[in-house]
Amino acid sequence: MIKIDIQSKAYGSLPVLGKVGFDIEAGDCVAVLGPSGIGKTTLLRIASGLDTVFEGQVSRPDRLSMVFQEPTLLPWRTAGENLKLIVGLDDEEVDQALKRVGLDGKADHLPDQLSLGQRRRLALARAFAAKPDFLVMDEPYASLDKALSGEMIELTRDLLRETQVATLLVTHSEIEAEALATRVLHLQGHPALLSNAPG
Ligand SMILES: Nc1ncnc2c1ncn2[C@@H]1O[C@H](COP(=O)(O)OP(=O)(O)OP(=O)(O)O)[C@@H](O)[C@H]1O
Repeated sequence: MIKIDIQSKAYGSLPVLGKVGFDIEAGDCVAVLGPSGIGKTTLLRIASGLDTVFEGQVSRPDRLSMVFQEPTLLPWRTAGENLKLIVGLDDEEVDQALKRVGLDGKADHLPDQLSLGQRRRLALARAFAAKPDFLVMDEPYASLDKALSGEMIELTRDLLRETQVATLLVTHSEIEAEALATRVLHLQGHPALLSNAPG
């Protein structure tokens, strides 16, 4: 369904990725692990079409949702409007989507009136409400404490199981990768290549 076939990627004279290729099918969650600066975000930007300057080919469906480390919400719009305006849900669908992520009754709250954990739940609700065929997550729970990241991982795992959306997750966290991924890939070296062994 999603085919990533990168031959090489450089920023100017800095080679970042070598030959990196893998497929993601519906129901798969592929986690890419690797140290800081190895090229994880670069790979994710290429996979999602944000970066088209590379050697190789990527095929992906049009319906794509992204979840970033910082929840990207419209701060001047309520939780409900963040779902309505961006994804086009009606009132009833908004209520259901908020309930699914534990935000019942919060439709009229502005993002500022939500806790960080609640904002992340809203960002997650929005990503899934778009009914994507491809979900891309970049360090989605990096700055959260252990309890909150545990809760978010559990919620994400349930949503992935329910929707079976093909997912690419880029993370530093082995715990996140183990909990969510059906397959874990490691990037290593300069330029980076995939290896299936940790390190
Ligand atoms: N727009 C850019 N222009 C030039 N160099 C860049 C650009 N973006 C990233 N790089 C370089 O490419 C390399 C890989 O960066 P990338 O952000 O993909 O790493 P990462 O594995 O996601 O790191 P982190 O885990 O710290 O977010 C780094 O050396 C970085 O400095």
